[in-house]
Amino acid sequence: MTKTALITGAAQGIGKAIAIKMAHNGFQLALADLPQQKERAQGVLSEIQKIQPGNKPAIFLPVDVSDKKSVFDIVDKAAAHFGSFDVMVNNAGIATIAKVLEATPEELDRVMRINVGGVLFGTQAATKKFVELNRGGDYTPSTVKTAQHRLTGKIINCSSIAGNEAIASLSLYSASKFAVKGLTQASAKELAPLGITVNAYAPGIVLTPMWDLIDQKLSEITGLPVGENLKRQIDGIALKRGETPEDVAGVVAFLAGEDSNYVTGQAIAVDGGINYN
Ligand SMILES: NC(=O)c1ccc[n+]([C@@H]2O[C@H](COP(=O)([O-])OP(=O)(O)OC[C@H]3O[C@@H](n4cnc5c(N)ncnc54)[C@H](O)[C@@H]3O)[C@@H](O)[C@H]2O)c1
Repeated sequence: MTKTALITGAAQGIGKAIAIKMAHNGFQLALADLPQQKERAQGVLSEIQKIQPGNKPAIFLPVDVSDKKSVFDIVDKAAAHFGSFDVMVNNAGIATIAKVLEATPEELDRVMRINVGGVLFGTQAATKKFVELNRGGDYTPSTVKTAQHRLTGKIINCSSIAGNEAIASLSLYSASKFAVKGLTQASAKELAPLGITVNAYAPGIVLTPMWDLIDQKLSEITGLPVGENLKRQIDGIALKRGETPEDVAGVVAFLAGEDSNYVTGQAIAVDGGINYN
């Protein structure tokens, strides 16, 4: 049976690249993003249609991942549309530039609610669906032994290099990405008895609109010309180039596929070898 995956933040950047890669790998795809991203998402849907003309067409589902109910709704809709649900990619996230001493309660709430809340709600909604569809709603402890031999779903969360070592002026963002790793580890332990694996990917300096924004805001703080902060970050990468969304997508596809069935609770860095000095 064709597997179904839902990817949040899939209208552009890393989420889009993950969608295209997973389309090549044969997944039925639900792309979720903010309602105002509908037009961009339509473009991704058209690309997917060309890659897999034989599959049931991919769909766009508007969502705000910081809203628990809306995340449960899109998981329900994706599963109802495709008749299966197997992989949840909690990719959506935002960057905030805030020095520790200047960070506001509003910025704290916003970044935590989207970057951490989005992962939490996505994990809760996907688990509910995996159990309903793939385990027959059976939570009883007596089945735990067999569950460990039968995977029922995969959850893949987006952390960051900033979740491995915090970046100055990205205090709240870094904290949120450390939190994603914590949630990933706890979820992996709690959900293993249900046959669910939970992993994270930790991208480096990916050349998406997010870094355009970070670079611009950092230059306001550091006084360096626009582009210079990004250049300095790239100079610290062993492979000496900025990361592409496609560089990230391959690792996510591995975590979504069968070759990673015995991997859980991990945050896999895909950063070209960042030098933290
Ligand atoms: N770009 C990088 O260098 C980098 C590095 C490490 C980690 N990441 C992480 O990768 C993920 C994707 O980032 P990107 O670089 O593709 O950024 P991006 O800004 O290009 O794309 C993010 C997508 O998420 C969507 N989104 C934002 N808030 C949302 C919400 N509340 N509900 C639903 N969708 C929402 C946006 O509309 C957008 O389509 C993020 O979690 C980000 O933190 C990015």
